[in-house]
Amino acid sequence: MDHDSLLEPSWADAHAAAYAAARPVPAERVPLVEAVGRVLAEPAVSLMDLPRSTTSAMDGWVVSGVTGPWELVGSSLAGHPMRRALAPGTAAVIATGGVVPAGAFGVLRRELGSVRTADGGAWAEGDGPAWVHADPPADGPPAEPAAGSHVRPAGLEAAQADVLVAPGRVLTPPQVGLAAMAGNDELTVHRPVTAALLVMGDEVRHDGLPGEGEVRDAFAPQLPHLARLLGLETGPATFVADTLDAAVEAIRACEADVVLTTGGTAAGPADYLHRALTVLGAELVVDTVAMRPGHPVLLARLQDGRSLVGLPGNPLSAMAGALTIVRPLALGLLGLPPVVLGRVVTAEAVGAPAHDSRLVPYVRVPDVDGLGDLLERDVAVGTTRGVLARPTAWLGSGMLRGLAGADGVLVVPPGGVRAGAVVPDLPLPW
Ligand SMILES: Nc1nc2c(c(=O)[nH]1)N[C@H]1C(S)=C(S)[C@@H](COP(=O)(O)OP(=O)(O)OC[C@H]3O[C@@H](n4cnc5c(N)ncnc54)[C@H](O)[C@@H]3O)O[C@H]1N2
Ligand code: MOO
Repeated sequence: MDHDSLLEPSWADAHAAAYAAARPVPAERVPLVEAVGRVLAEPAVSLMDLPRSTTSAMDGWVVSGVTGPWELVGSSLAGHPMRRALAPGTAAVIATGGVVPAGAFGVLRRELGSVRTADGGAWAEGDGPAWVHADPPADGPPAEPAAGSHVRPAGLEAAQADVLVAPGRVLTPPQVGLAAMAGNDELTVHRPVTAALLVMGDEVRHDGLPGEGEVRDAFAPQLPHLARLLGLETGPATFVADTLDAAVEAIRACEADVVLTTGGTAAGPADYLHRALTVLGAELVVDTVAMRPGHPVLLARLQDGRSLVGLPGNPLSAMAGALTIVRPLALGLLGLPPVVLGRVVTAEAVGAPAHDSRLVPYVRVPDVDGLGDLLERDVAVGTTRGVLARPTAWLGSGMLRGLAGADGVLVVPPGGVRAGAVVPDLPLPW
């Protein structure tokens, strides 16, 4: 074992070490349509003033001068801008998105004006000079045009070189749309992070009812999806026989950035993971964590620098290990910020070993007795008023029923907590 490895660190130290162990994967330029859902690696900047030109927000007439009528002298339509300045006392037909010419005072919406002769008579095509009149409402002076009415100045949304999206976040559809509006064709994103899944154990059955001494495999149907929820690209799990050679060969054959194994983490007669890692010359970064369940989880660095997480075989222990180690590792590799723990008020006392944290799935229940109100400034400490966390039943490390119905997971500190305590809340990734 390398002298830098953490042997049985606290839950918080293990969680932080897994994030710190990860260097973001390299970046690549991708077309915008492929950038949604990827992690931005370099700022998305505006390549121009946005909008590029001063444009109209409405259909109507752009006028020069405060009061009309204005002589109609041309038009400025989308794709056919009016290039000359508008002289005082004149107007041009303008469409939404049309360029507002120099000299403009404001835009008069078409429903608030009309085209007539200079003295207000009816005007038809071919009648000679046309004039735009503002039509005042029955009870007062014209509300439009006003200075700059319905005019979107160039650069209103962004100036050239403005940072539109900061790196280190998963790009959303509107962020990519914004990058397009600002003239970008590509963005720089981290390349995808891949994971391989190896399910170890001779006693696991893949379908049907298990026989005596067998269990149904809890991992192959869910781990690929959990990995994807954590941002990792992965295919189906591979089953590996309980022998040292099989474990070594299976790990060696993986090309993914992260290898996730299940089972074989303890020191039992059929537990080969540690020995396989020694054969492979891997370095342990975290070797067991002071938590229950999930105690034997490990994080190793393979010789070529890729990561391996050994999840315990017990189903709830494996999930505790995934939330504690795989999630922060994935966030670090993806170039994303670390997990922020929430805070909840526990409805009941929860025990924990003297030296181990306990990960306890909970359900949200209404705080009918006002237990949370007994706390000073419960809102200020980040809890949700009126909501308590009640530990689920089925907390055994070999069970999944509690987690399956849970709203979150309490990270109960060593020694446990009393009812009404504020406890860190590990949000679920699904
Ligand atoms: N003497 C000790 N024994 C154990 C210790 C210990 O400290 N000293 N730690 C216990 C803890 S805590 C855990 S957690 C488990 C970890 O076991 P392994 O990772 O070595 O896993 P296995 O021994 O292979 O299996 C444990 C358990 O999980 C079931 N299992 C395995 N794979 C699957 C699967 N794909 N689907 C469903 N269930 C699975 C397996 O049948 C066992 O019941 O070690 C304790 N022992
Ligand atoms: O720590 Mo083990 O994961 O309790 O069962």
